Amino acid sequence: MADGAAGEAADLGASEPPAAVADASGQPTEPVVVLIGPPGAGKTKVGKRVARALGTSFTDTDRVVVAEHGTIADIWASKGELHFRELEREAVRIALAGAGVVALGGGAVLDPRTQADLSGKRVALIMVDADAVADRIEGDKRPLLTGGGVAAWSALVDQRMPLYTALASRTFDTSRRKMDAVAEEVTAWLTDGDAETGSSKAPAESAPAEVEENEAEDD
Ligand SMILES: Nc1ncnc2c1ncn2[C@@H]1O[C@H](COP(=O)(O)OP(=O)(O)OP(=O)(O)O)[C@@H](O)[C@H]1O
Ligand SMILES: O=C(O)C1=C[C@@H](O)[C@@H](O)[C@H](O)C1
Ligand SMILES: [Mg+2]
Repeated sequence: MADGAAGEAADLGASEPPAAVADASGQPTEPVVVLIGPPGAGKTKVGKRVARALGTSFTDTDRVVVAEHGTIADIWASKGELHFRELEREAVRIALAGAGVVALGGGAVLDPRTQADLSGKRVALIMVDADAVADRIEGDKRPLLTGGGVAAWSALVDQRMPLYTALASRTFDTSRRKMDAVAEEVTAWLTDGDAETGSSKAPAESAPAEVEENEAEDD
């Protein structure tokens, strides 16, 4: 569970992923990792890559809600945030009772039931800083950010950061790293428990934020 100090290299170095839980036949009975973090951090993009690398399934709770109920913006506009949160909670409950890689919507961790469900699981906080997120959220349709831009994003992150760090086993920063590299680090952490990879510290030679021109929306 939490080291409470995600972002501090020393503490991150000490964190090992909790052991995977499997049944008698070796089948996983919980997600291999759960990705949490603010909008635009890269949970969906990184999660897909980690699942691909591990040869397992990928579940994104935002996408589950959208597939079952329509766009988040529409749900939010027609029935309000509380209704969206209940739909989200149901998607999260089912995803966390399953296997594979699971990415949660940015605000899913606000629900105390989800906080309880995350206890003892491998939780990776996917983070980004305000400078790097600006381009990613430009013209964003996420209801909480519409019109508010980076200021709204920063206010939301300031408010949630204690919760994110308390729930996370480890933090991975996507601000100035290629997503493939971040995904490799998450995968290495899960498979090797490698303390030197998965650090939230960007390496000295870190590349500028990746521009993914030819990537499919979904990828
Ligand atoms: N390392 C990165 N470098 C550059 N752009 C990135 C990086 N990670 C994500 N992005 C871009 O940021 C946007 C948001 O990424 P993604 O949808 O994976 O975030 P998310 O954490 O799942 O957000 P949400 O909580 O809203 O679902 C995408 O347009 C993606 O291409
Ligand atoms: O941070 C949030 O509260 C949200 C993040 C997105 O992933 C969506 O779940 C929705 O836009 C709400
Ligand atoms: Mg996402």
